[in-house]
Parts: sequence; C-alpha cells; structure tokens
Amino acid sequence: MKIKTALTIAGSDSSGGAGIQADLKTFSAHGVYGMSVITAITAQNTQGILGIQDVDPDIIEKQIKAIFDDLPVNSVKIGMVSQIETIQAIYNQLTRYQPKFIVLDPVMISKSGHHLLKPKSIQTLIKFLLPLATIITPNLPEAEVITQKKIHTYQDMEEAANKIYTMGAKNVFIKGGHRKEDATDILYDGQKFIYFKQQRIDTQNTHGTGCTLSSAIAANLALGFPIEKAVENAKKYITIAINHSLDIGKGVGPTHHFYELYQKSGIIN
Ligand SMILES: Nc1ncnc2c1ncn2[C@@H]1O[C@H](COP(=O)(O)OP(=O)(O)O)[C@@H](O)[C@H]1O
Ligand SMILES: Cc1ncc(COP(=O)(O)OP(=O)(O)O)c(N)n1
Repeated sequence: MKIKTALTIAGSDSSGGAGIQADLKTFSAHGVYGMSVITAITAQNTQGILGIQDVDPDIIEKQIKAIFDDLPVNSVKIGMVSQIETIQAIYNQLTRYQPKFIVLDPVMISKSGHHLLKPKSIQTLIKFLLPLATIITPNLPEAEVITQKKIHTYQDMEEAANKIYTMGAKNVFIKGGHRKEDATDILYDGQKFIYFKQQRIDTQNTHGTGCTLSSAIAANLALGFPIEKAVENAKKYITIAINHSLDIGKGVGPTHHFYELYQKSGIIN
C-alpha cells in the first residue's frame, strides 16, 4: 500500500491538546504520515495561554520549501497563523507548490479567550488564504467575524456559509460546537447544505476540538475520500474523540486520539 501524507501548518500547543500536536496525533490515528510547519510556539495548558512566540516568516517559508521539495504532500491543513507576515509567507509558498487539498481552520481565539490571530490580520487571512481553501472550517464566532453578522439559528448558519462561499472557499463547513441546543455542523458546497446532526456531549473536556476536526478532514482527503465523505468521517472521528476525552489538567481537558477506538468504530480500516 502506498503511504498517504498530510502536512499541518499551525502553532505548537505545549500541552498537546490543540495545534500541531493534535493534528499529528489525528494524522497518525488515520494511518496518514504527518508533517509539520510550525508558525508559532504557544506556552499553553488546559487552563490558558501563558505566552506566544511567532516563528520568523523566513523559516516558515523554508519549512514549507523543505517539505515540498522532497516529500509527497497529499493534503495540507492550516491552523493558527497568528500575524500578517506569517500569512504572506504561507501564501507565497502554497501558491508556488499548489497542493491539491487545503483545509483552512481560521483559528482566531482559543477557548480560554486568547487571540491566536492578531485582530488586524483577519482581513489578510480572508484576502489571501480563504480563496486557496478546498474547505474552510470556522466555528460560530469565527464565522460571525468573517461575515460580520450574528449567528443564532440554522438559517443564520446557512446564510453565513453562503456568504463565505462567495468570498472564494470551495466548500464551507460551519461548526456548531458553540451552539447551546446541539453540536450540529453544516457543510455547503456551493449547491446544497448538508447537515451533520449531533447531540451535545456533556463534557467540559473539549480542548482542541476544532484542530482535531480540521486535521481529520485533511487526513480523509489525503486518503482519497471525496469532500462530503471526508467530512462525514471526520465528524464521526471528532465525536468519538470527545466521547473519550481526557479529564487531565486543571481546566479544559483534551480530546483522545486512540487508534484502536477508531479501528473498532469502522471509520478507519
Ligand atoms: N460538546 C460537544 N458535543 C459534541 N460535539 C461537539 C461538542 N463541542 C464541539 N463539538 C464538535 O467539535 C467540532 C469542533 O467544533 P468547535 O468546538 O465549534 O470548534 P473550535 O474548537 O474551533 O471552537 C464540531 O464538529 C463540533 O460540532
Ligand atoms: C496552537 C493552537 N492552535 C489552535 C488552538 C485552538 O484550538 P481549538 O481546536 O480551536 O481549541 P480551543 O483552544 O478552542 O480549545 C490552540 N488552542 N492552540
């Protein structure tokens, strides 16, 4: 069997629950070979973020170049991009190498309330990275920022998906993890809205859910699944990962990436 590969371009989370660490665990659980470009180092745990150090844009470009000049890349996931210079570095290299699939998680603010994207960089992300996306995966607050409109109902989620689609993303997946009623997400491919219905799981341990979901989509695209099936599989994956989330640390614990769980579930062979 030919090995499939995925690249995450994201920030490091020292506590291992989100960012690069969650992405690589997710790739591994799918049997996909993971590679990483680190955009920023966060000193982070289940309680919050103590500090952020951005990586020099030049070394970000070199990390991307080092990978694409040597290794096959079946899909790319983009997470925390932090600042304008980082976005430009990623844009320069991805337009050069043109990977087939780009999953863009427009990470803005962590659950603990810290800015992971400087507010003045939002328009740069929308202008440069959004049009490169095979699929963009905003949570509700991120979709509200991108569309500049409040979202309460399913109808609002559909309207936001439609608006973000017109901005240039080929598919839009609005995540409902911040809904009170349920955790239903909606995918829009420019023609139809597909609902991924899910009851809320009663747990406080949801650190890294967005990172896990977006990297699971990237893993499924790398494995060759079409977009709708890739999202369906990823939604199953995140639901199992939250169901088995870990009560570790003093705050919001992380999701669990346990290869055998996914094998037993039938999502992964
Ligand atoms: N309590 C929960 N129960 C079930 N699914 C959840 C829960 N919280 C989040 N999810 C799911 O996790 C995925 C990530 O969503 P979300 O938590 O909104 O992302 P983010 O981490 O970017 O804020 C979505 O599929 C969402 O529906
Ligand atoms: C380094 C890093 N990247 C992204 C996030 C945000 O992760 P997310 O999956 O949205 O989870 P929460 O932080 O909201 O729990 C992060 N925290 N750190």
